[in-house]
Amino acid sequence: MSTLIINIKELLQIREPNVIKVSGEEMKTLPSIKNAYLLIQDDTISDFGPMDQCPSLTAEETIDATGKIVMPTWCDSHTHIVYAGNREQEFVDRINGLSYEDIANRGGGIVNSAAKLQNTSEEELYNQSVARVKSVIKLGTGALEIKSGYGLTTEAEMKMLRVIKRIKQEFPIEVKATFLGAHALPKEYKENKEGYVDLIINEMLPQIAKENLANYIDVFCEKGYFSLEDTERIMEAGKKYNLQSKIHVNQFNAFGGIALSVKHNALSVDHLEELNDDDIQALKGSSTMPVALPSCSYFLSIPYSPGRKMIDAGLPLALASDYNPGSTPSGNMNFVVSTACIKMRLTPEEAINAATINGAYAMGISNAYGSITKGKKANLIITKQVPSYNYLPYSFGENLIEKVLINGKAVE
Ligand SMILES: N=CN[C@@H](CCC(=O)O)C(=O)O
Ligand SMILES: [Zn+2]
Repeated sequence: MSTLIINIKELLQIREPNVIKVSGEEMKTLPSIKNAYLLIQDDTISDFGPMDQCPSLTAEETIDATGKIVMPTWCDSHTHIVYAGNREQEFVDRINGLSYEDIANRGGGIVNSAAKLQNTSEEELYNQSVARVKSVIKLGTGALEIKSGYGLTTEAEMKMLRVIKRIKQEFPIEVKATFLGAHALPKEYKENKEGYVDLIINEMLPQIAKENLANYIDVFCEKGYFSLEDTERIMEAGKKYNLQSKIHVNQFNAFGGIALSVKHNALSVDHLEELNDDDIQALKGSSTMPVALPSCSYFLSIPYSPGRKMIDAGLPLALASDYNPGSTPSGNMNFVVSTACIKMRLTPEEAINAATINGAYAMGISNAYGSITKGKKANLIITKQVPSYNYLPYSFGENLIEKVLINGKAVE
């Protein structure tokens, strides 16, 4: 099957195959071709260039993209999209004055979602999650990392990871699974955190590894959740099963989790709403991708990650949605990109780089996703007619996506 897209107003994010992430100054540039064509063979980008060099071939399908932007789909490297029910009551409680921390201390928060998930069948959990996955694909997401962490028992964590596996098998988008057993302390372990970390290491991890249910391992490294020592134990245990880490860190407090994650060669450190100069120093020259989650800051009214400062310090930055029922009940990456521009002062070029090639890096897939490169997967967004790509983050809240192609095929 071949598809030829012609008269593209601007083809965005064209990269050589060796570019797997962009950092600092490089993020200011979004290489593009104006008035372009792009050819897809089966599921792969096979050729592209300026219209005046468009080969005279007859493709099985031709799409006229006059006035429209074509770009890679979003790579959302941090989600908790598999969950049961919702936490709309906590949303109202926060409006009425309770903080995220108050709610967690009252037995709400993550353990509230865990109770719901434990009482939901695997089939029902799959059905609820699939509805969200379908909706984010329509919003332009073509690669998705999904975490466990609302199970908090061996059985329920396995249930979540099996649902993620099924999504991986049944959807054409790229899916990576992350084991986040250390998301919160279950009530039964309230006075025995070490016992729960032992359970994660000695029971959950071996079973998950045996069934090959996870690609990465994560810990919520935060005061009141898991300490540096807990995080280090879990990262080291993950390494024994070849699970590289992606760590929730610096959401509410900065206390050395970033340096620890870098020391253990984490693929990414995520959240970073509270970031100090030592954290920035620790990230410099490392292979660990910092990931900001601006929709979470928006929804919880907490500080935005200092993305401007990180990029100005020469660091790379990725943007992800954090789609979850408690802190971010939205997986809309278009909103994430707009919010990063509006609230974190990223330029549109920086924000688009952060949500495509750098997002792909933060989930270990930038060899095949995240840019317009010959041989990469034909996962593409075709926008509606727009004045320029700046208009995409500018016109926040408006759906400017006309068509999404995944593996070369239009999403219905
Ligand atoms: N901070 C930790 N985990 C999720 C929120 C979990 C929840 O509130 O359910 C996050 O990334 O924001
Ligand atoms: Zn998260």
